[in-house]
Parts: sequence; C-alpha cells; structure tokens
Amino acid sequence: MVDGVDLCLENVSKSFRSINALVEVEAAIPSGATVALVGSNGAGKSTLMSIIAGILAPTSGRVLIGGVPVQPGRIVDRLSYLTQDRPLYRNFTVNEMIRATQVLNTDWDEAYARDLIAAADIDPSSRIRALSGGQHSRVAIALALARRPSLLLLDEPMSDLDPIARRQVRDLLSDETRNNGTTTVLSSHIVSELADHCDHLLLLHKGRVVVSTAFDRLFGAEVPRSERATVLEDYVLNRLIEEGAA
Ligand SMILES: Nc1ncnc2c1ncn2[C@@H]1O[C@H](COP(=O)(O)OP(=O)(O)OP(=O)(O)O)[C@@H](O)[C@H]1O
Repeated sequence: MVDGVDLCLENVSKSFRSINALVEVEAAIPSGATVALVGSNGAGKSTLMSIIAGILAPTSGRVLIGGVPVQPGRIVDRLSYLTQDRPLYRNFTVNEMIRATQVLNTDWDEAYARDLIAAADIDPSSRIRALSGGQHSRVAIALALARRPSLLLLDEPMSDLDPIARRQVRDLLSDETRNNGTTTVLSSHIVSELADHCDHLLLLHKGRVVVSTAFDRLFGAEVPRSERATVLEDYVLNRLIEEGAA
C-alpha cells in the first residue's frame, strides 16, 4: 500500500508575458482523491500540472503536497507526471526504457511495469520509435505507474487510445486508487469518461477555477451511477456556457 497525499493549491498564478495562464487558483484535494481536471483548450490544465510537478515556477502562490511546499526545479518525491508529449527515448527498446527508468528512480516496481506492458500486448524488445501512438502511451503510463507514486498527474492519458485500451487504462487507474490510495489528477476533454472513476471536479476556464468540488456534492444521492456521465457532461457544459465559453 502506497499512501496518497493531499494536494493544496494556494493562490497559484502563472503569467507568460501578457498571457495569464492561471489566476489565483485555489483548491484542496484530499489524499486518495481522483481529480477530473477539466477545461477548454488553453484553460491552464497543463500549466497547472507542470507547476504541481515543480517543473514550472508559479508567478505567485504555492503548491503543497502532503503539507510540504513544492520547490520549483526540485524533484518532487513519489510523484509521477505523464505529460501530453509522453517523453520516451525513441531509439531505445521498451526493455532499455524500463532499465533507464529503473536507474533514475529509487521507488520502482519492475515486475509491475512488465505486467502492464504485457497486458497491453507490447513486445518489450520493440523500439519506442516503432510503436503506434497508443502503444507509446501505454508504455509511458506503465512507467509512470511502476514508479509507485503517491501523487499521479496524467495529462490526457487516453487521448490516443482505442476504446478497449481506454477502458483498460480506466480500470487500471481505478485499481491504483483503490489498492494504493494514490492521489490522481487526470485531465481529459472527454468529460463523460471521467464520471465513473473520478471523485472530484476541478473545472478551469481561462486560468480561473470555476468549480472545485467533490462529485458527491454535485450529484447527490439521487443520481444513479449509470446517469453520472451525462449529468457531469451537462453540468460542465452549462458552467462553461455561463462563463461565456460558447
Ligand atoms: N511556455 C509558454 N509560453 C507562453 N504561453 C504559454 C506557455 N505555456 C502555456 N502558455 C499559454 O498558457 C495558456 C494555458 O495553456 P495550457 O497548455 O496550460 O492549457 P490547457 O488547458 O492544457 O490546454 P489544452 O486543453 O489545449 O491542452 C494558453 O493560453 C497557452 O497559450
């Protein structure tokens, strides 16, 4: 069991010259939560993840992970971040990529990485450059999970997966939270897909928080599980329309 950590965003702002990518973002995410990070293109989702991971420095404000402030430029312990570009060494084989990740990480579960790659039906002797986009993502997701993180950041992890692979990855992430208590932040444009296994909504629009709340508060007991996807999608759409997004 790897315990998750709570995540606290305190007044986080980020500007790129004249662009205000994030404006005073506040959120408190409990340990073990799975957060659906949602917003239109350019809403600030990737910027926020990079700040949480310590890769980007906020212009102001701070991020606390398990009560400890993130120091930009310093590696955050037990955090895995799958960026949208899924950086893997293209000339390596999958086996070489597994070994390289092992060397770079103290907490590492090689057997788990190999199980996940086998479950995706990927030959570990294949070169990364010879993998399809979806297979490339499956390897990147396997490496991210096998680092046994307490905090997992996934930027559109399912964007290039086929429907079966999407379901497999969704189940995998649900198991991860259930078995390991991993706190997860997951961005996606397919809101309905997030309803089943996320339990917190963080909706951004033009860098500002529109909603940060537990799903339970949104849905209430009266909405059956089977209708959650539609209800969540409608809710997000209506809130974005209210914000002037359409
Ligand atoms: N390195 C950068 N330099 C300048 N502007 C940037 C940089 N990174 C992001 N931005 C701007 O910050 C804003 C937020 O971008 P970000 O990539 O965080 O949005 P996003 O919600 O992840 O979008 P998408 O859904 O399209 O991936 C955008 O206006 C973008 O142009």
